[in-house]
Amino acid sequence: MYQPRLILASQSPRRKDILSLMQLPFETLAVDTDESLDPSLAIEENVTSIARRKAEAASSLIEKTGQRTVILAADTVVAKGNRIYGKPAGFDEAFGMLKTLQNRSHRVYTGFVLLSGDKSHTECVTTTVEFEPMSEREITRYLLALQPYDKAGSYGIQDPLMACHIKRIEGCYYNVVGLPLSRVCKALKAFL
Ligand SMILES: Cc1cn([C@H]2C[C@H](O)[C@@H](COP(=O)(O)OP(=O)(O)OP(=O)(O)O)O2)c(=O)[nH]c1=O
Repeated sequence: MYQPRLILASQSPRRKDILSLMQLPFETLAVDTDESLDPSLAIEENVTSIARRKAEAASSLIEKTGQRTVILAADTVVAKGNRIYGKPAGFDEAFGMLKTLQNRSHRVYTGFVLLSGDKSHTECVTTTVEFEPMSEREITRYLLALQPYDKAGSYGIQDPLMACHIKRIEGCYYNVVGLPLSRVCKALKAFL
């Protein structure tokens, strides 16, 4: 059966692990893209436009052969009210983010784009997460142990030390880790 070349435009080991769950062959391509947020845009539009930039950057790097390519790229942010949290610069910013994420639920947004020639699919998926409140000591212990500075909102729901502080999630778990698997599977069917 003819299979297009599937390329995950990402350097995130988590996205690679999640896409591997589909048991489809794919390659990864790390791209360096401007991930700055545009305050005039809604959160959904911000994450989908960053994902599109990642997909387009990958498209420009790929050597064109006769084989059809399908590029998948995504971007994840955490938001509470109108505040958006990307990756922290270091311990102090991460500590502040985790303090503000206590005591009420927040949302995790992942925008993803599939790109193949002129055809594309753009979608944003949201998951609500609520923490079991963490003391300042627990936050410090978590940050020093896991250093989650490469993660939006300064946490990894998949980290063992964080998992015990997750009270509730509503929506797709994989979306929080960076790729909303069931929605990506569904959208991919139209491309493969
Ligand atoms: C909230 C949360 C985020 N994350 C991760 C998912 C994303 O990898 C990261 C957000 O940063 P992104 O900029 O979305 O992704 P990235 O820089 O890791 O990878 P790339 O742009 O190359 O695809 O935060 C978790 O792993 N667990 C979590 O619980």
